[in-house]
Amino acid sequence: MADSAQAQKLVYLVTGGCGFLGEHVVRMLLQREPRLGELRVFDLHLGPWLEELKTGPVRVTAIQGDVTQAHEVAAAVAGAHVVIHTAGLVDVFGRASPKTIHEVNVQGTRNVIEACVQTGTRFLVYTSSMEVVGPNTKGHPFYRGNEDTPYEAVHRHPYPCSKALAEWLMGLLVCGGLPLVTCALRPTGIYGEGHQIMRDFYRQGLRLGGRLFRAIPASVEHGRVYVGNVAWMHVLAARELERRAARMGGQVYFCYDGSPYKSYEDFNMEFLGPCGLRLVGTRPLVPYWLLVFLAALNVLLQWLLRPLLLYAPLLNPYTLAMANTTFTVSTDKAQRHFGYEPLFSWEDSRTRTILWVQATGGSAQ
Ligand SMILES: NC(=O)C1=CN([C@@H]2O[C@H](COP(=O)(O)OP(=O)(O)OC[C@H]3O[C@@H](n4cnc5c(N)ncnc54)[C@H](O)[C@@H]3O)[C@@H](O)[C@H]2O)C=CC1
Ligand SMILES: CC(C)[C@@H](O)CC[C@@H](C)[C@H]1CC[C@H]2[C@@H]3[C@H](O)CC4=CC(=O)CC[C@]4(C)[C@H]3CC[C@]12C
Repeated sequence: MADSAQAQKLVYLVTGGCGFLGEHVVRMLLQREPRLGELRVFDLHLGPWLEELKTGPVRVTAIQGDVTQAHEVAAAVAGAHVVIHTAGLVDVFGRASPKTIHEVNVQGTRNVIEACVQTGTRFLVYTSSMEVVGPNTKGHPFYRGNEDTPYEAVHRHPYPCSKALAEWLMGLLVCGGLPLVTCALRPTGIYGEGHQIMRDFYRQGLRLGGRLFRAIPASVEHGRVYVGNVAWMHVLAARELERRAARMGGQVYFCYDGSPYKSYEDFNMEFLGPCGLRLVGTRPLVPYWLLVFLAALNVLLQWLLRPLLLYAPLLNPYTLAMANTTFTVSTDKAQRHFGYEPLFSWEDSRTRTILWVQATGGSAQ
């Protein structure tokens, strides 16, 4: 790629560009990538908001497509200088089958990689996940760890397995010496405008008279990261991947910012509290064994009801284990390798998220 913004306008492709993270990546590229000539937004479900982006100086091309269909991916990738691959099936609630999760997250990623190699795209940033590392099936805590911290990454759930396999595929390319330069970014739990789980908690609290009931000990820390900073890290990594290929190629980077370490529920209350909700209990209100029983009951109900309706509550054995296991990262690898600094402070991230939650008013969209 040319090294000056005036010399050459670049074609970027964002897969999953209409998702929670993808939309922020799309908007961040339009705001902060001066070399952008064309932005292709590839997604199974295109958002109506894309239309408003087509009036700007950058050509925005909306492409409705499926990453599991190699020919659709190849057509979208052809001629792109950079691909940011965020598309994925983010399901830990039993909504999709393990087969479908694998098809989208693994085969879909393979299709993107192969399309890049076949069409000569040189730079690919992959949205991986903290889940590639953990928490593992043994519930081992990962406390303020970094990309080099030893940890037994053992998974059984289809989602973390698929993300780990997809990330492994990315690393294969660099070992093979193919012309494609890749890196993988591992966000911890992302929050911010558009986070549907946050909206679900808000709606649940409104239904319960403005109260949420503590289920997880406050001592269990969960790392969270603001969506705007995750988007910024993607944009910066994509920009620096050419200039710093030797250093960044094949590397993995946790996504991090100044968001505080708290339990999942206490962190959510940073936003839901100012929106009028109260977290009842300084310690879990029900014994852990009862939560385990209720989680297992939810799995049974999901199976029994599947012929009639999709029953996919937040509480299941996997989400309970996740919520109950400390997983926080403390690293500066992205700063050292490509100069990443969070774009949004914790205060700004918190304010933006609160305003978004308030604006949803707990409604469905
Ligand atoms: N939400 C989170 O806390 C975290 C998410 N991630 C990763 O970030 C990426 C984006 O996640 P979110 O924005 O949260 O999810 P999301 O579900 O909001 O966005 C995913 C997007 O991919 C699209 N998509 C799904 N299947 C597709 C297919 N077959 N073909 C084309 N597009 C398809 C969806 O339509 C959606 O727009 C995923 O790869 C996920 O694994 C990683 C760490 C944390
Ligand atoms: C019902 C209660 C036990 C409640 O506290 C459950 C919370 C639960 C829904 C979340 C706890 C941890 C979350 C996951 C974590 O942030 C890591 C993730 C990484 C991803 O790549 C995708 C999302 C997620 C799996 C995230 C999903 C929601 C939780 C399991």
